[in-house]
Amino acid sequence: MIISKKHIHVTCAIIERGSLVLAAQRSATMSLPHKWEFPGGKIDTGESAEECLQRELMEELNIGVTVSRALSPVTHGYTDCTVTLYPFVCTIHSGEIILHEHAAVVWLKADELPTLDWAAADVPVVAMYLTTVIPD
Ligand SMILES: Nc1nc2c([nH]c(=O)n2[C@@H]2O[C@H](COP(=O)(O)OP(=O)(O)OP(=O)(O)O)[C@@H](O)[C@H]2O)c(=O)[nH]1
Repeated sequence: MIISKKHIHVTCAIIERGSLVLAAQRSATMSLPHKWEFPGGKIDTGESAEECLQRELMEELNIGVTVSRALSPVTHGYTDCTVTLYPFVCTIHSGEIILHEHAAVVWLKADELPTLDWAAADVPVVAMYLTTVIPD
């Protein structure tokens, strides 16, 4: 019998502040513990990707964002599921960051992003993002 892996669709926010970019570390109790990611989450039924992004960022970090552009979706096959990430480049327009789920956040220069231990699905997202930013 062939059992197909679950395929989930996940938005994520590449949040810029000047020349810095926010990365978030998953907590010990989340799946992919301690890995770094761009905050976001699963798209609910009937919800647009941008609605999902706003909902997840408010739930996870207490912030509202303005989307400046979307990057191409990236699909990655984990052992137990397949994830398609829908990345949006954003800036914060409201709220102060409060960590409701993540262990930590850091603001890094774009060229420092590859030094983190990213969730595997994010590695090509980071690489793609870096091709779109002008170095300092
Ligand atoms: N938010 C987010 N999720 C990501 C990224 N990269 C990546 O592989 N994922 C995976 O996408 C899935 C959805 O994330 P989520 O934040 O909604 O997960 P969740 O808490 O609802 O469920 P969970 O119990 O599986 O962690 C997770 O399995 C997460 O590991 C990313 O950059 N951002």
